[in-house]
Amino acid sequence: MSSSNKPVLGIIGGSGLYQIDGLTDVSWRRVSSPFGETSDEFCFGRIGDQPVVFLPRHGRGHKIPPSELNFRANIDALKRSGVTDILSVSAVGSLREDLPPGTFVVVDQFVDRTFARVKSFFSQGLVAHVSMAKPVCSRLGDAVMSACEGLDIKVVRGGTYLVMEGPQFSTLAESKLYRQWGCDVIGMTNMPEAKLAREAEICYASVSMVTDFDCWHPDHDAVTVDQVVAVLMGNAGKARGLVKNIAPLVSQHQTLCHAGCQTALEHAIMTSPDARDPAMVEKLSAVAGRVLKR
Ligand SMILES: CSC[C@H]1O[C@H](OP(=O)(O)O)[C@H](O)[C@@H]1O
Ligand SMILES: Nc1ncnc2[nH]cnc12
Repeated sequence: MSSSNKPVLGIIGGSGLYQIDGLTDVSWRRVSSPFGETSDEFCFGRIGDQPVVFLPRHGRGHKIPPSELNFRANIDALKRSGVTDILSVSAVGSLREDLPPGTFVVVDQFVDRTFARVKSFFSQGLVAHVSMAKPVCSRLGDAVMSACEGLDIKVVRGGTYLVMEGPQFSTLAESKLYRQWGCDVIGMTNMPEAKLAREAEICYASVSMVTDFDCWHPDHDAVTVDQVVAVLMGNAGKARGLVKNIAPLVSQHQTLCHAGCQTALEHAIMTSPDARDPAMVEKLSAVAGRVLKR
């Protein structure tokens, strides 16, 4: 296996981040995937010398709700576009007093409470099990932390993101329960996105931008979209600064990720070569081509 790597930075922009500044050679193009339609066209460009591919997660104009996102098409098409590293930018509610609105949390764990989403590229005819013990990339996380230096951002490294199905916000009982579980922030989108990025051997880091205190906080009213959007307007500018700073740092990632994200399928495929469904093998040519072609 070659240990060299030509980094391509993928950015999945969440609520409030539907485009990014400072890209040159910009072109919006549709990338087709055997898993169906992506959320929108991808925005291809460069920041300095670094190739960048941007996808607004909910589509421009925010048309697709969390449960209807085609996560598999998005990740497969990013892989087909050569993306090696995904920076996910998300709006979240805070489950902790000391993570007030405006804080950026570089989360490192997830509790996946979603139940109405397809969560794997693999299925009958091609079975695989990847590790999700460490669901985000530490090398990309280091780059996020460095990129925040010099920007006026309160950033916290580490935290557990509870992924709820939505689209309604939590009940008070749920919000209190998630706090008891030790979760730090809550949102609706990072799963199965992070699982699929791992299956596709793409490094994944999530910057979760706190927009509200969810409903558990005695001094704050129930979450409303108005409130979330108001904080997002402030956060989106900071997120753009972060994106601009992280591109040259990702350019330096010329070797395969030492954390193992880019080799996650190495020992993951269970189905013996003679039992594999050829149609599945073809469908997974981008996601798993590295290990299936041998
Ligand atoms: C607009 S508040 C709820 C909405 O925002 C978050 O989305 P994203 O992670 O794409 O920023 C949250 O998960 C909900 O989908
Ligand atoms: N409180 C909250 N719950 C779920 N998703 C969110 N996105 C932003 N705030 C949120």
